[in-house]
Amino acid sequence: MGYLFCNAESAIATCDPHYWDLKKRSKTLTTNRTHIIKEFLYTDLVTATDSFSAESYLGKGSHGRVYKAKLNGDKDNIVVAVKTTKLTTKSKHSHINGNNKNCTGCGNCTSPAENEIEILSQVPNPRLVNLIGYCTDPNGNKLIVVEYMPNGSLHDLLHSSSKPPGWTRRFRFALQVAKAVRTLHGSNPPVIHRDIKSSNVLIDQDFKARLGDFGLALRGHVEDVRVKCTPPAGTLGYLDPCYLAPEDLSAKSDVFSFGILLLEIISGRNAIDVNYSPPSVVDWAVPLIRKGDFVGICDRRIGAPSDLVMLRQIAVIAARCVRSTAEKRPGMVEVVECLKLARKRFHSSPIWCSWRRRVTRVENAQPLMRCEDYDNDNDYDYRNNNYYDWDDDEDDNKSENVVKIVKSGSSRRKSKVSSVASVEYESKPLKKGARSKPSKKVTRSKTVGSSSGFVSSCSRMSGIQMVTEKTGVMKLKKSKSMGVLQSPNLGEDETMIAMWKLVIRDNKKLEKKMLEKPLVNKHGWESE
Ligand SMILES: Nc1ncnc2c1ncn2[C@@H]1O[C@H](COP(=O)(O)OP(=O)(O)OP(=O)(O)O)[C@@H](O)[C@H]1O
Repeated sequence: MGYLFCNAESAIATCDPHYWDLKKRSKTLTTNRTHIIKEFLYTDLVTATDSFSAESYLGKGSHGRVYKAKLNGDKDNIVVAVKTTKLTTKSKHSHINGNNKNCTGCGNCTSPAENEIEILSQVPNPRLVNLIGYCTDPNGNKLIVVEYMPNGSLHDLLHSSSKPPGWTRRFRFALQVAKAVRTLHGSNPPVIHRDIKSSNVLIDQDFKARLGDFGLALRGHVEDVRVKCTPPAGTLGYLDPCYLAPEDLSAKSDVFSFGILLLEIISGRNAIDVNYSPPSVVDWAVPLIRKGDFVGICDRRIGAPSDLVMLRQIAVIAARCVRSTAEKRPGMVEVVECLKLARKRFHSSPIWCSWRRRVTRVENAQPLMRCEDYDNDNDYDYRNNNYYDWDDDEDDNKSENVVKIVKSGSSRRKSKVSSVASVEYESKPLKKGARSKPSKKVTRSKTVGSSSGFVSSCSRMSGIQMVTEKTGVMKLKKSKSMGVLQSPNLGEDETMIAMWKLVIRDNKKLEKKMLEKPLVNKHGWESE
């Protein structure tokens, strides 16, 4: 097999310019394209993985084990992931007219490792887990060297993490994966991944989601021999039910798998989970979505997001992706647009804007509150001390960028603030001109974590209530001039919380109006 496409160097350079240094140490393959992938010496990879030691072991997939490796660059150690694979017997099969010479490399003639090398070398992209190089071990097995993703897989984050990600981060991951798939489908010839699932979405050092594992991917047009001859493959639970024979394959199969991933992101449920009835996430979620019960499909560990309209938009696009008729599913361009629209809504929602204004104002102040108690929306970037934006890619530079919260504070962990809260927190004194007293405990409504519950609890009140340790329940008045809640007995931080509650209440009317819009006709549910 010839690795004709050697395209990885720009990707490598994007990720780490030090990869250039490796050129001197390894055999380099170049083509008329601009990128280079490297053929490493096996001994180099043995050294880099400490002889494939247990300490370097990252995980195991269906094709082999994955190890963390430190390659010696000229300036620094470069951390990569090395995927080991077993030599698979290539079946000698005949194609049309029994002429195997015509084979341009179908799935049966190419091992998953070779396939991954071949495809990844042609479509380097910052949204993908890019190829750095490869190697052949003494037994003829291929080893693939790819970018190291230090924050594990989306599957682990969703299903094994003690603190599951919050809505902002979930939706951001969804948009990033959607863009990755859109890029693949939009390349020429298109690439169909065929194995989109949460364990193949890895999280990079900037907490961005990247699509990896191209062992099953196919590059070519549907009429190409390779695509036509490769038998269906994928992962149970994510596999398109329309994809029963090679000729059934289309980009819409990836759309189906992406829809499952989206439902998984929203619900925190595995694609197939026998603890539920029905076990399939589609059979469980789609009827609820059709009924308009969007809150019912939300991950119970984090409750519904504050913005139900945004939730509805994302749930509906997920349901459209998993429609049983492939032609009725949207393309990935449309999926990305829908998710972007939801993001815009999120950024322009009164809740987010008022919170952001507030955040900007206190940027240089000490943390207002002990946030780990206050918040269950894990969207805070602890390393950089700021909030994650949904996606700060170049093509989205109109969107709001990272919002700084605080620069100082006893710990970054403690400066985490977010929009969903359901538990008790403790306020902290402000640095300058602060009116709040230290360590005043404020108990928030238990219903705040779920928007629907919170809104309804607000609507039952004639005013806004706050419970404080000293004063008990306190009624607040809305200031006509400022449009915020003020009370002479309250500190600035308490006023902020109350103001925030009021904004949510004001937003209720808009949400209600939007949710009343029927799904039928608009999305064509009845026609399926
Ligand atoms: N580039 C990487 N950086 C860091 N960890 C990785 C990387 N690639 C894979 N891993 C880890 O190694 C494990 C195995 O990954 P692999 O892609 O081989 O299998 P999988 O996707 O879990 O399953 P399957 O092979 O069935 O698709 C995963 O748990 C993943 O977290």
